Amino acid sequence: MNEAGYYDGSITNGVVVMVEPYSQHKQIQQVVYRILDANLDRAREGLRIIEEWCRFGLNSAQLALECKYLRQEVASWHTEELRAARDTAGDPGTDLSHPQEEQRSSIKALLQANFCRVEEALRVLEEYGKLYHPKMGLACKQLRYRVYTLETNLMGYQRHQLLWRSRLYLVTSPSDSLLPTVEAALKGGLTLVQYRDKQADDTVRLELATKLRQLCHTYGALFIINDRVDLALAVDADGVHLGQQDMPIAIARQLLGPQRLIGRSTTNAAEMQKAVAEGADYIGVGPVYETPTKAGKAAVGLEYVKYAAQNSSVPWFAIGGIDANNINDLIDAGAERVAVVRSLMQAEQPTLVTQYLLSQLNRIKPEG
Ligand SMILES: Cc1ncc(COP(=O)(O)OP(=O)(O)O)c(N)n1
Ligand SMILES: Cc1ncsc1CCOP(=O)(O)O
Ligand SMILES: [Mg+2]
Repeated sequence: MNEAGYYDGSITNGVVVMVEPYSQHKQIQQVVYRILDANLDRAREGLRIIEEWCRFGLNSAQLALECKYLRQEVASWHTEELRAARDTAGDPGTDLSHPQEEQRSSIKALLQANFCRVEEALRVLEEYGKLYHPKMGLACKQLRYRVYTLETNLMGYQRHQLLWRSRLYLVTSPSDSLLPTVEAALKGGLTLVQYRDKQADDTVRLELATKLRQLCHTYGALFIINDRVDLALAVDADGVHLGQQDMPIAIARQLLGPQRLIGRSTTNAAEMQKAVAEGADYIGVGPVYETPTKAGKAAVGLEYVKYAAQNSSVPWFAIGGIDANNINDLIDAGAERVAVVRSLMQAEQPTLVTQYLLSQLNRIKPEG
């Protein structure tokens, strides 16, 4: 304190604060402590919510452990003096909640909201922490970057897990009842949808793909775009499906990053091996039978299905002319996953057809 009664020292060693009356300094210090205390709690709570999903939802010890380490590091900054500054009764923010917090449309939305919460809290800690301890700002910045990495890894892991679990893949065709049909199939347990429309204008594609993505994510299903990497990015889809004449996988991967899914159509062993070597996350195997949906494209037959069953190291979907009548021939040839267009898009009861196809596919023992 100087002669005029002003404090010109620091809150703690090394951190100089503006010159201000001692009593005012104490008040500000209290406010800073309360901000730090509240945000340390927020960050830890958010991490705990994410950790529970990693542990029980994804069964990922690695992701759960990273959450735990992050929580412990956040906790190491939560000193007694910060806790002592807590004044829950006097905090006008305790009753404030946004309507969006009262409801979450999906696990994805819940996770995103909590990542957001943790990242915001860490940003606050980074700034106000500089007033508390010389190392706190930098430590919280580094924690924030680790949380970003965790978010990317978790979302990617989640997508891959769901892809491996998916046995039925709906590839859509243009329809006046596109959304109700897809929703009916989702109600039947479908977990993988591709938006495919070779004719529509981009404005229509953008609108429908956005709606489909929302719908799929509400049901916890993956949403893939056919052919178009730009559209996949624009609507925040889970990935893209590329044929032999579409964009090379390497370029798509550069644009989409490591966490989104890339599928590749294949008609023979050489195309399969190339697709896998190039980093495809899954492959299409077909057309198994000739189909009006892909008129003029030669059928590959069950031989290639048998080859895929023996040789594919990534999930693969038999496609082309598959329906409730021949699904068991596919299963007998070794198919564990199938993709269909007409069987669902033209079904009178897509929910029932989905349930039937899945019931047949689920009779197969999971691998490994
Ligand atoms: C799952 C799945 N497999 C194959 C295809 C066909 O892709 P492609 O050969 O590029 O033909 P188009 O679908 O673009 O006409 C697919 N879309 N999905
Ligand atoms: C897009 C595509 N690629 C290979 S076969 C096919 C269409 C399959 O459609 P359907 O299930 O109606 O036979
Ligand atoms: Mg294509």
